[in-house]
Parts: sequence; structure tokens; C-alpha cells
Amino acid sequence: MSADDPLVRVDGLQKYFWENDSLLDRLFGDDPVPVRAVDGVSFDIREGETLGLVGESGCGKSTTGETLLGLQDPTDGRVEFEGENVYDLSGDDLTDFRRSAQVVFQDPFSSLDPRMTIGDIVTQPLSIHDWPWTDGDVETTVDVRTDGISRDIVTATAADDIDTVVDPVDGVATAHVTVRAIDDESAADVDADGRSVDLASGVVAEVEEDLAVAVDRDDGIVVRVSVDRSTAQLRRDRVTDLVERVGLSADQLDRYPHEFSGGQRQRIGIARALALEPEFVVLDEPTSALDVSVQAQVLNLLDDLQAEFDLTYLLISHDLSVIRHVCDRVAVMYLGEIVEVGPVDDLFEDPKHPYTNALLESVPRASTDERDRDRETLSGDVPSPRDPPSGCRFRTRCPKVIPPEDLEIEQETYRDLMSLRERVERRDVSLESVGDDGQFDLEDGVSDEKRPAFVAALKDRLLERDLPARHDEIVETALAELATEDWDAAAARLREHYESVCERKQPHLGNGHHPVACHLYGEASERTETPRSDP
Ligand SMILES: Nc1ncnc2c1ncn2[C@@H]1O[C@H](COP(=O)(O)OP(=O)(O)OP(=O)(O)O)[C@@H](O)[C@H]1O
Repeated sequence: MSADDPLVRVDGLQKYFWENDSLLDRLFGDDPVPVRAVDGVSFDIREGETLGLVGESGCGKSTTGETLLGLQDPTDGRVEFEGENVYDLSGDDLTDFRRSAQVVFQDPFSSLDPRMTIGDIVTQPLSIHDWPWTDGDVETTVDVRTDGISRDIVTATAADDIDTVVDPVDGVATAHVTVRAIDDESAADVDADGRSVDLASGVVAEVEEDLAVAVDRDDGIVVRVSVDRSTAQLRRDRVTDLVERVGLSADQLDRYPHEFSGGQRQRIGIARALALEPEFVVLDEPTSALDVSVQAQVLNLLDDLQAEFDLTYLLISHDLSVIRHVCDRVAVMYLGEIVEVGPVDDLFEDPKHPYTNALLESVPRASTDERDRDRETLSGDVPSPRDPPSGCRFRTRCPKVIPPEDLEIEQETYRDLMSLRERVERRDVSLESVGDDGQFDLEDGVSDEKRPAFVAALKDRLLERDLPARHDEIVETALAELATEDWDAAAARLREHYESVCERKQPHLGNGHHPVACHLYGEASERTETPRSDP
């Protein structure tokens, strides 16, 4: 992996959940239905950065985070961590990945075991992963200084595991030992701190905290350095450090989660995630369950920890103000797909995708002027990932859906006609309730005589705007087809005239600094007509 390579590379990741997939369903002949929670997402996360993943509820953010960590099995695609496909890892390599990539969950109430003390909660990953580890690639050595004796007569060795308490520099863990001649009285003082050894012959060796030193006299003086702490002591110290680092105190280690506030519990979740010295942390809505007053404190803590421990974050959030406050780059997700990726300032100041625009527009603003202006807020719900729209998945809600080339029509009018057509296609119009009670007889078809009144009443209900004459005629003909409940003919007529490129072609996210998957942005996004793969 070169220095320019990302730490995490997600490539075509897919995660489908299957419904109607039980034995009983199969016995009754029901076909399994895929829930396309994540449908071919690709993005990179560079070392040391925070990438935000934003989108409305249900668009697949958490599933993306969980699948890329291997907490869910992928349906397809790959995720590289430090250049290795994590789905190919096994044995020690898989254990290393699980240690290096951690998660902080949204809900600090359900993610902490209520029966464990917080000391046990933070110790648990250390026990599971058998911390502290010694790194076989790290060399261990002793730097010897002498005082009152010749350096030439001292030989020194260090145990292989001293790297568990001495930080290696350039692959070498060095213990510093001072060997000096003493008289008997000063020897007693030196021994009292537990880090020195008296030798009857009048030599004492001192070593730094957490290490022990043994001295023998043979031809010369032989010094051996080893670790002076038990595994339990080392774990206790690490847990105390972590808990204090996240803003709690060591005397709270024996307490249970219910004795803490939401913000404090999230701090415990963060300490647990950091216990194994990870490089990468997925933060899944880390502050959404917290009071507004403590959200900023937790975000600031995460920011400080990132700088201190060189962490790389994927921050999942539906909250744009959190994203703006914390992230370097942002990926916008809609219905299982990434629609735009860019540096945070570019994305907020120059959003390209109509979905990103709509998300930004729907955030309440402080300035009265802006609040008063006509906002393009997001209407309707995210469609179901069981049956996502063809082409661009946002086109059913998009205020900028592209009209056919030869159709001279205002954008808003076209949007209305598209919405009308979609309702007809879904048969989502109540024909029975048109007009006054019993005015139109649908069972035998509305009579020729009453048809103009039926069409007028229906049009009045379905369209707020007046249409240009040409479109008025097309729509009236289609609505007249509904008078005989000929839904297919009406839908076909509307499709023939109003089908958009947005529903025919899937726009693709390009590469580069600020890519966007939208047909409004030219050739690059329209270059392929390949349909999505069927499950
Ligand atoms: N285990 C599951 N079985 C079936 N469908 C699932 C499962 N988990 C998630 N889904 C569906 O997958 C889609 C994406 O869910 P996901 O939780 O990833 O979205 P999200 O963007 O994180 O939303 P939220 O912020 O509400 O959690 C949703 O439609 C959800 O109902």
C-alpha cells in the first residue's frame, strides 16, 4: 500500500436482506424478495480523515457501516482495508482487522451490557483479544549507561515482550538501564522504588517504570530486563487511562451503566471502541440519542481523540449540522446508493445533486430572510428498497427531473405530470370518490355523457396547476381512460409522452474531486445504460 492509497476502499458493496425466504415460504411457493439496503456503493476513506455518510432514515447508512466492518455478510462487492480485501481475511489477519476497525453505536443505552461494570465493559475487548500483545516484528534492546564502573564489562539483554510496556520507535523497543557502583546505604534507597536491584558486590541497576531488571556477576556484569507488570495490572492501567481520557474518573470503574447519563455512557462506548488501539472507527449516529447540550461535547471529544490517536472515521449521521461540524468529506446516500461525494465545504456551498440540495434546504436556518424564501423541501417518503424506482432512484421525488428533449414545458408542470403518471401506474387514485356520491357509475363505466364532468372533477383533484393546451389534451384523454378503469391505457399514454431519461438510465457516480450521479451533469453520468444486476 503506498502513502496515497486510502485506508479503506469500498468497491461495489451490496447488501440485500431477503424476505419470504423461510422454509414455509418456499413450501407455499412464495418467491424471496430482496430488500436492497445497500446496492453497489463505492467510496474511499483516506487515512486520518473523517468521511461523513449522510441521508434520510432507511437509506442504508447503518447497513453500509456494518457490512464494511464485516458485522453483516455482503451480498457482493469488496472492502479493502490497508489494501487487503477484508472478506478474504481469515485467522490472524481477520483478528487484526477486527482489532483495527471498531464501531461506536448510536444508542449508548442498549449497546452497554447493564450487568457489567464499566471497568469490565472496557476490559472485555482486551480480554477477548488477549491484550497486551507483543509484536514479533519489533526488536527489543537495552540502552546501558554506567556510573562508577566501566561500560565494557556490562552485557545486557531484553525479553521479547517488553514492547508491551515500551513504545517501539522505528521497530525497536529500547529499555534504558543505568548500572552504577554504590555503597550499601544508598542501595537501600534505590531499592525502595521497586525499580532497581542491589547486587551484593556493590552494583545497582535501575530501569524505567513497568520493567524489572535482574543483575548477575559472572566474568563481567550481566543485566536482563523483563516486564514487571502482570497482564491484569496492565489491563487495569489501560482501562483507567482510557476512562480518564474520555472524561470520566477512575473511581467510577466499579459502577454500572444505569448510574451514568446518556453522554457519559456514550463516552464509555468510545473508551471501549478505543481499547484495542484501532486505526479506523465507524461512528454510527454517535450523538443522535443525546441531549443537544451534550452533543457538541461528545463531538469535540471524538475530534480530540482523532488527533491524539491518528484515527480515521466514517461518521454516519442524518444530521447535516453534525456532518458539517466534524467531517472532511461527505458521501450522500439515497435508497442504497451514493449520489454525491465531495469535500465538506464544496458540498455545503455548491451542492450538485438535487437530493443533496433538498436535504440542505430542509435544514431549518437561523436567518429570517432565508427562512422566508421559497424552499424546495423534500416531499414524500423514501420509496421501498424492495422495489426501487428504475433509472435514478430519486426521480420519483426529484424537483429537477429532466423532461424529454422535444417537450417544451416548465419544470414544475413536468414534475406534476410525472407525479400524476406515477400515481396512475401505481393505481393510487381513488376513482370511486370522484364527484358527489353516486354521481359517476364506475361499475359499467362512466357514460359518454358524464365523462367530461368526470374528467374535469378528476383533473381538478389531481393537478393544482393549469396545463398548456397540448398537455391538457393528453392528460384529459388519459383521465377519460380511467372513466372505464383502463389503468394500463392511461399509464401507457402518459408514459409515451412524458417518460424521462431519469427513469430510463441509471446515472453513475464518476470519479474525481466532487463526483455526482445525476443526468443533469452531462455525458459522464449518462455514459451507460446497463441495468442494475438482478439478484
Ligand atoms: N435485518 C434486516 N432485514 C430486512 N431489512 C432490513 C434489515 N436491516 C435493515 N433493513 C432495511 O434496509 C434499509 C436500510 O436500513 P438502514 O438501517 O441501513 O438505514 P439507515 O440509513 O441507517 O437508517 P436509520 O438511520 O433509520 O437507521 C431499510 O429499509 C431497512 O428497513
